[in-house]
Amino acid sequence: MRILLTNDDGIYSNGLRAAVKALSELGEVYVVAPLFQRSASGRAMTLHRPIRAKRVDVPGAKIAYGIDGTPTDCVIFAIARFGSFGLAVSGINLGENLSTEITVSGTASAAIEASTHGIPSIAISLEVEWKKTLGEGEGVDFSVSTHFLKRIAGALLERGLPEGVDMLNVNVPSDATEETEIAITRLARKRYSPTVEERIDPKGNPYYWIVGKLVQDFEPGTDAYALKVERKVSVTPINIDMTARVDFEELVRVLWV
Ligand SMILES: Nc1nc2c(ncn2[C@@H]2O[C@H](COP(=O)(O)O)[C@@H](O)[C@H]2O)c(=O)[nH]1
Repeated sequence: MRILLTNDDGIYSNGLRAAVKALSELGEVYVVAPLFQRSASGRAMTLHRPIRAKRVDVPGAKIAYGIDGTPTDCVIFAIARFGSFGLAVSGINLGENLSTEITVSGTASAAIEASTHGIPSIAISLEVEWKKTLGEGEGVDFSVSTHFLKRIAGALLERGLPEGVDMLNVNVPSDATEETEIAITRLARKRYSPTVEERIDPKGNPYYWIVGKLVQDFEPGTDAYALKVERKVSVTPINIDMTARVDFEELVRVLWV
């Protein structure tokens, strides 16, 4: 079975190398991942300049390419270059990816891209302290998240995803053990209230940072509640059909009356 592996922390991330270890016991792992950190790149696609690809040595992978593009570019490149896959995995990400804001996440967006090509997909993220989210995972223990990745990926390869589920968004608590319970959850509405902070540069001109204040109220049944309150492994089934479930007649009345 051929498995596509990408991420958004970059091909040199220890989280990706831990994922290779888990997945190589399940099939042939094809790695196509960004050459550089692409956190919060969402589903950006590089359409207005060429992208470059270079072979990279990733132990345990059948083949590995580093791309000077986004996680979504990597998925497109992999499918164009190697054909389809039995499973696509994005991660193991440094930092959780919760709520409807997974559309900000390069990790989750790569898995969503793969699922639009009909490939069952998993995005997996490990809760780590904020300062560890932008490195290559130095000193981070991926052993438990590797255990859950292998368990969930093995289940999907054996039994497939249920009808109507295109992707699983998995979040592992930083203090999880192999015995930690899995909770099937829905996406929380929000995790951040982003705003802008103004600074002044040495020439006296203003510049701005987008900063996100964390939303701390957690609703039971959501991914944020399972991870942050119950300290469980959160598995959220994602359907990429974003059409709202609404009485269309009602919408017609809203729009035309
Ligand atoms: N909507 C916002 N999301 C934010 C903010 N600050 C951080 N984030 C989260 O970052 C991750 C990036 O995911 P990755 O997989 O690309 O590393 C994502 O989960 C976002 O929720 C913020 O201010 N606003």
